[in-house]
Amino acid sequence: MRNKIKISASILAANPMRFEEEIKRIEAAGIDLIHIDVMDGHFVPNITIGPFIVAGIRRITNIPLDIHLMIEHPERYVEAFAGAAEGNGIITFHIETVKNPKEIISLIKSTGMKVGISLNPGTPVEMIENFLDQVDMALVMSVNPGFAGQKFIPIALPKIARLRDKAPDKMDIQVDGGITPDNISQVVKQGANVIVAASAIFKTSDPGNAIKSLKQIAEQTMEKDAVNLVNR
Ligand SMILES: O=C(CO)[C@@H](O)[C@H](O)COP(=O)(O)O
Repeated sequence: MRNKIKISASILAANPMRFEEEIKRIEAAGIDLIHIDVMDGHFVPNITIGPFIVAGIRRITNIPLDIHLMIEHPERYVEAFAGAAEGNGIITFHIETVKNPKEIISLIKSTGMKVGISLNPGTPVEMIENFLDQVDMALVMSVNPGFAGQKFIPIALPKIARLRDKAPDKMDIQVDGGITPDNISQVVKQGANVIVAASAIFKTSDPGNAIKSLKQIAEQTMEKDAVNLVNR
């Protein structure tokens, strides 16, 4: 039995002057997670959100925060982000940014947050395989991180499939970058169950409806897959 589908709305494509309104709107639509892209201008060519804004977001919602650290030296900021999220959510670090993954995994766990491990499109899955039994989620990037609105890179598909094969059943597999109603079925078929979307939610005229239809397509795909497996 696979983990259920969760949609994680990336506020990178939301209107930053209206975070409260945007967040209330996706909350009303039943969003599962709020994805927060933290970028430092070093690991990725963009600078975004720090703990101060995350604390502000936490004041307006109780939805779990899905904090994606695209920063060098992520261990230096774990406690600040966990505190800002009030321990409710998950912190994901990039394997490319740490020398000792076990250390940061324990550090994140000690804050009460769940732990995610991520890899860029150019990084092989083998780099994270030894840590899968220690984390709650693996995040496969399907764009080179830095910006919303990029095109999905299909190299993510075999990586998701390999992770689904190697990972413990209860581990979530997240995919992030270029997800649309047209390709969400492909990533779910390969084994992803936590789907990040920014443009496909916030760049539409009705973000609430966009969330519901992404979730519906993903859930129907997962159900069909389960039926196919039984009938095989
Ligand atoms: O981490 C990132 C980009 O680096 C993502 O979370 C983007 O925010 C996804 O944006 P879309 O591709 O869905 O527009």
